[in-house]
Amino acid sequence: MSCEKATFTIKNGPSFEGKSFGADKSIAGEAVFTTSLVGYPESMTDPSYRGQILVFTQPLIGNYGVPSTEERDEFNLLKYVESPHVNVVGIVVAEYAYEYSHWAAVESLASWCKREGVAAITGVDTREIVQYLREQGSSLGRITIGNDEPVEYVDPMNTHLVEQVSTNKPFHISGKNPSVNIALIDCGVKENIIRCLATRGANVTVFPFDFRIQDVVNDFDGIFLSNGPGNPEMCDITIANLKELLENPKFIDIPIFGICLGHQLLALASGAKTLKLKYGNRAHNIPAMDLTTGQCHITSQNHGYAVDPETLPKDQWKPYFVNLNDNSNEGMIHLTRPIFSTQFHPEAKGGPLDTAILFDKFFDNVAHYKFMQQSKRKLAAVHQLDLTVDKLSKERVLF
Ligand SMILES: NC(=O)CC[C@H](N)C(=O)O
Repeated sequence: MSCEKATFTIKNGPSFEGKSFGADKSIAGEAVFTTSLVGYPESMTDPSYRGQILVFTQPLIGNYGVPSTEERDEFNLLKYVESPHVNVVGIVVAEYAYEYSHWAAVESLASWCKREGVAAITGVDTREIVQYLREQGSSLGRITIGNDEPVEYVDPMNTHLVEQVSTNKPFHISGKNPSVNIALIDCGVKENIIRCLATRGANVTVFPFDFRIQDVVNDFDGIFLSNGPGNPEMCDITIANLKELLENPKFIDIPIFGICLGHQLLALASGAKTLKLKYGNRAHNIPAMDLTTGQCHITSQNHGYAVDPETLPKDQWKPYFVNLNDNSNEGMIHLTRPIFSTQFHPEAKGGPLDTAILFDKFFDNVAHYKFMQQSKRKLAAVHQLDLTVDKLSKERVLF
């Protein structure tokens, strides 16, 4: 293991010198921190982290190695990670565990970072780094390996990151004992979101972020809007499609559920605004209160932007959840239609499963919609009967 010098620098801020344990590649990105205690393989492969340098406040990272990034489950979804590749450009840790041990581990975090071209620095005071990031707010950063020339700072939020992580073509995942068909708009979906739908009995058709979903609504029983990286305002095509979908009276009953970026896009399509938080919320223990019940749930989060609840059109939407740490918006629910969305991650990989019930709520909406659609079709069939008196049977018609 090479122990080359590495330097982590915050733009307009201090530099921290440590050792490199990842790829021999200097990088730049947005520096963000997570206070989650576990789940580095899941976080690093979460497409929402695309282009970011992730600082872990958990001091010891790497001690349980890295599981297979290829093994698949019964739905053909990646079993242990949230997408096929690492999405962060670099990681910053206080102490890298050079020894690892776990039944599912197949390699070390260091070898994974090298293989994936991800810069990694250890031996820096992450407490000081996080204090700085909290005070200065969202900051750009870079990791310089050895005596490399430092690379230019880059702000990934100025790029259309969603088009880098969304599927290029639609694909299909068959659910367990499927009873409903869900269309999923992929802005960088995590594997576990698809799994949460498939295990509950949905066949899931995953569409690219710019697919005209409004053209296929009739083939589905519900629509799901995924998480994803970057500034939600970058997704103008998706927002325009959703706006058409929401404004078409033909689709007034279709259930919709959005998570994180999906929530933000739904809000933008409804005429609300999003804002950038000072430094974002990235953790597995963030309290969010359900405003319809007064119950508090502990939630998994990873976001830098939020919906401004003051801008939600009040004749259609109301805030659904609120963050009990910073009062930021955590979701919205439609006043009359089966549509809701959350800023936090009910699929929680990693994180607590408190809000997995929201998938059940979505499925209740979907089942109801499907039933109503079937009843409407039956009624339409009845109305197509020829009721001309001469043509009607003269006695009871039994099956
Ligand atoms: N996890 C997500 O979907 C993140 C949404 C958005 N990119 C944000 O940072 O706010």
